[in-house]
Amino acid sequence: MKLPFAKMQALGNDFVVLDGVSTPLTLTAAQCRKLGDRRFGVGCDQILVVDPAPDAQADFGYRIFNCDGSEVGQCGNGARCLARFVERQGLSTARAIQVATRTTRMNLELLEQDWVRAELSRPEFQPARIPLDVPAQAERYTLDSPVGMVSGGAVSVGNPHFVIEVDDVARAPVQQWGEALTRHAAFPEGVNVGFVERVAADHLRLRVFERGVGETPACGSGACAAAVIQRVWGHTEARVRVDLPGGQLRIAWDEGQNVFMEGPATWVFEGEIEL
Ligand SMILES: N[C@@H](CCC[C@H](N)C(=O)O)C(=O)O
Repeated sequence: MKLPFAKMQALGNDFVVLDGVSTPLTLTAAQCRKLGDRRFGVGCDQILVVDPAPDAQADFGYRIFNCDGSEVGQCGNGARCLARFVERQGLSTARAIQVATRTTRMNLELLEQDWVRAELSRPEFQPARIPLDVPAQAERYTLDSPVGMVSGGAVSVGNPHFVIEVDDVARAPVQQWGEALTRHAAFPEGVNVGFVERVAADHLRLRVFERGVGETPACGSGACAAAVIQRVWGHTEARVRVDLPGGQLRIAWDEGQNVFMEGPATWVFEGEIEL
């Protein structure tokens, strides 16, 4: 069977997007790995599936698979692409939709010139909700890891993130520390590892080693997590610009609030693949 797909990207974080509304779609981990394979498949960081709404509140279901085949609960850059996909495929004519993933919900709104605003739910700091296996909640956790003792903040924005502050993000040991920490025993479901440099109270630089992928040019949920943790630490204002290797996102969050993210989402090409 030939499967139609769209290839999309958001700041270079790239996706294979599939329509599971018009035709119900089940995917095995092996099929996801093939779709994600840059030599033997299409190639992407994540595979995104638009599904029928699971309840009356949502407009669509939203399934996310990393290119290693693991299913996860959040992808922020992908959510913006999903909103554009839904519009372009004629699945909805609304400018604003709500999507439900396996862990969270997001309100997505089409803006001008390929930009999309995503409203994520409130960040979760309780260790059990991240999940993070520690005796008590704290603003900073120090982990004993194969690369030594590493301190950072932990949060879930629908998926788990560990955020480490660095002086110079260009020189951060993203690959080495990312590999060591993404499967750290304290994170039973693994973790996305962010390296954040504070340029000013309204400006961050960020690189992210994504769980199930490796370093990507940009991670939307990672940018939200970094902005949230920096705000919790009292380092930043409620609105920040986050510069990632692939481009810029705008994030807004204050205590007790939902997280807002704005950034671009772009159609690259479409095609069909035999799975
Ligand atoms: N690229 C994403 C995050 C995708 C999921 C992540 N790798 C995980 O395993 O949680 C984003 O833009 O948020």
